[in-house]
Amino acid sequence: MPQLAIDATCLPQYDKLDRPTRERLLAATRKFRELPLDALLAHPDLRIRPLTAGQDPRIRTFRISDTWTGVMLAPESGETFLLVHLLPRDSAEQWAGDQRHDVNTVMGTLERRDAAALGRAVGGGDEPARPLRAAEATAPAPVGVAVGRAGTVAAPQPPRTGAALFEHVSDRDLRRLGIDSEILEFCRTLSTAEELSDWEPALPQDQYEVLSQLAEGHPVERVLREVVEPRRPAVGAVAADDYDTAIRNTRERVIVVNDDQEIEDVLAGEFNAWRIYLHPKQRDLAYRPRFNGPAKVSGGPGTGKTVVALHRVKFLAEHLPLGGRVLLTSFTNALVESLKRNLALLLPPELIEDVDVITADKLAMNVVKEEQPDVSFWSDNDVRGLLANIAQRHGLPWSAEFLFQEYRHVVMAHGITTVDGYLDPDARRGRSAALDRAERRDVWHAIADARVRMRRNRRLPSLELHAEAARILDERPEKPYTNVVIDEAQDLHPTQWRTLRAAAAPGVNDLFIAGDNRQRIYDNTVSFKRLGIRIVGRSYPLRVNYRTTGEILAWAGEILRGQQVSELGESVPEPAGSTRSVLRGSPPELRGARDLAEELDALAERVRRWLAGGIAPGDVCVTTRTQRLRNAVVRELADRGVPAAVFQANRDTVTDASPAVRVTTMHSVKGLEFRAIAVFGATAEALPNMEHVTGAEVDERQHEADLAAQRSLLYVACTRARESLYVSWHGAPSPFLPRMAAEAAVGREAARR
Ligand SMILES: Nc1ncnc2c1ncn2[C@@H]1O[C@H](COP(=O)(O)OP(=O)(O)OP(=O)(O)O)[C@@H](O)[C@H]1O
Repeated sequence: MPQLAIDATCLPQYDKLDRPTRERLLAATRKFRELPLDALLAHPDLRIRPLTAGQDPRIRTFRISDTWTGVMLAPESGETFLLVHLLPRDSAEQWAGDQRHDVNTVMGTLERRDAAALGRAVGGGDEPARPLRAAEATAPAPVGVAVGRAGTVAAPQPPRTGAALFEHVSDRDLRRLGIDSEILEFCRTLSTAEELSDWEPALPQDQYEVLSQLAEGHPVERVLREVVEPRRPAVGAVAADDYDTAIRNTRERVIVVNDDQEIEDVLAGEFNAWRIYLHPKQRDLAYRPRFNGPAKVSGGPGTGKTVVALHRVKFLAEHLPLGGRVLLTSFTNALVESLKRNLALLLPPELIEDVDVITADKLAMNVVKEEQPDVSFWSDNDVRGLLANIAQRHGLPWSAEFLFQEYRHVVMAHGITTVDGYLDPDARRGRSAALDRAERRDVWHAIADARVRMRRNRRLPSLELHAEAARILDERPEKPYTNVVIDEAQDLHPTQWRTLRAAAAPGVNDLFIAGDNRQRIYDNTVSFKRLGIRIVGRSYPLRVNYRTTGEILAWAGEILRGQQVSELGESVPEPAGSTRSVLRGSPPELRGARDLAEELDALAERVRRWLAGGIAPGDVCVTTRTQRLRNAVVRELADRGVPAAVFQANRDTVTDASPAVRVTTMHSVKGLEFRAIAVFGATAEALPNMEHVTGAEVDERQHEADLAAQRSLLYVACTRARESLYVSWHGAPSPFLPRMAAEAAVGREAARR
């Protein structure tokens, strides 16, 4: 019986189909499993046809509806059909005619190339060959998913200019890395990394990855180890004509569904692609049997860190010793809820029972309550109030905020418990406000007094709970967890790290840490070394973005331009490297308005266009800097006839079928994603919001750190968008907005008036 596999790069196209077309596509896939091959090929509705002219004799098109066509690969070697694209009827033949699929015999994978464009480039032809991206600039926007690259904060270094891009790599090495003759000839014509990236949509996917790694300056052996070897089948090789095996071995892109129901689930989006296919690097990290200590996965937004963390939990849960438990933790309740939901999709219930998914704060509270059942939670503002009180009583000259910052960033961050510890010259390293010895004593006594009172009253803020929890866990010979997996690690305070470190015995597979310092929106800086978390040699970057289009990612990267991004848990800068996006689309839309009313009108109009374009209301999210503005936007959108509702990440889930556009704060969209994001109110007063920035007079460095956190907040909000990003403001735009673009938008706006 024939079988249909799905090339997952076509899944985002499915989002663009209207409901009747989706149903027709599902009906078509059903025929693939119900009908014998002869009947299928002759089916009058499906109209499976070879191309009249084209690069690949194995490509067939089939009819989904009057306006939509499916493109598939029908290898002669078996009955596995591979659905490769969904396209409007009038562009399907053209696209399909240009493509060719080949088995990469070195990696054992199936790759697709734009054979027509490459043929023109290497074989000559009447038309001069143009890089694909240049061609796209004049052609209508591509309908499908193409593969693209986006710059990150640190723009990729062009390895060499003037010379041939790959002159440092021999033909023999290129062949060992799976580069075939046509691509070998082609890559010898390139001289810059930018040219290579322009050609990406035309190049076979795995070979492009090899070439881009080489272009970044990685040595051949490393590329072999990191790109080629993980793709190879576990046993044997794949012959050039064995398409069936190659399809099955292309786990990164191809979903081969064995169960009938699964195809429908995949297409209906209930079976998220990430559950099935991981990039070989993601798979290697998630399923590696043994890390000899803490391991760290970093990478820009949307690179699948959470996905890897979830798969790691699966691996660890499957290999637990008797009585063992896994902790999966993230920064907020909302993120934990989202992890729980996704874990339930990935793990069978019997394995879920062995996993706790809770925040670090909840863990600390649970541990402390075992010894002090009457302890209750205090907010940071309560602590500020107490410090203000103490300062006033003792006539101290410092503000409550200053004392709180000393408490948080010095005393608690370094785990200082004695006056001598605080007087140590190293203790306040990094603080810019100077204190002489006598002043330090006064500050210490104020903080110590507050801590004694909090403990006496059994009211503990998060920082104290963690200090207690870490102490209790350190004293226990038996740790509560065998393995700890930490997501969104960039925002944790050192006290939280101490609890997590103490929750599992040091050793093999003890901590698995995922995070991205670009997205740090709280002011915590952490040194793993000081916390006894030894990562050396077990730090792995991810570099493929699966969420956001290259256009949006590149623009958002500009928000952080010039900002020093340090490596997670280290004070050294993050190593340079580029992130490429799997998706492509339109650039972000920027809109400066004269006043709030005009900004709201423009937002309503933008949202209406998204909805009219087929994006479901629940896939649209408007973000604001404050809760007050969030509530106002909900009301104002409703007044303008756009259904909108407050979205609270810890109460609502993104999978709820919502008939309303979701409106939430920038802090609440951390870790989430939507097809369309509007960042509303990106004004100079809101970003940065100086109410949440330590005054430079309190501490210069803290002031800078707080500003950086607010900048990251805008970056986080913008990188939640999958397809469309819209940023608006009225009056002066936020200085964090990429300058050129913001000015251009304002200029355009002025010209329109
Ligand atoms: N190998 C993959 N194939 C397809 N989709 C993937 C893959 N890995 C991740 N994704 C998808 O990419 C999106 C981003 O993944 P994820 O949330 O894990 O990234 P992240 O690095 O944790 O992002 P952020 O740091 O921005 O929160 C999700 O929609 C996820 O399902």
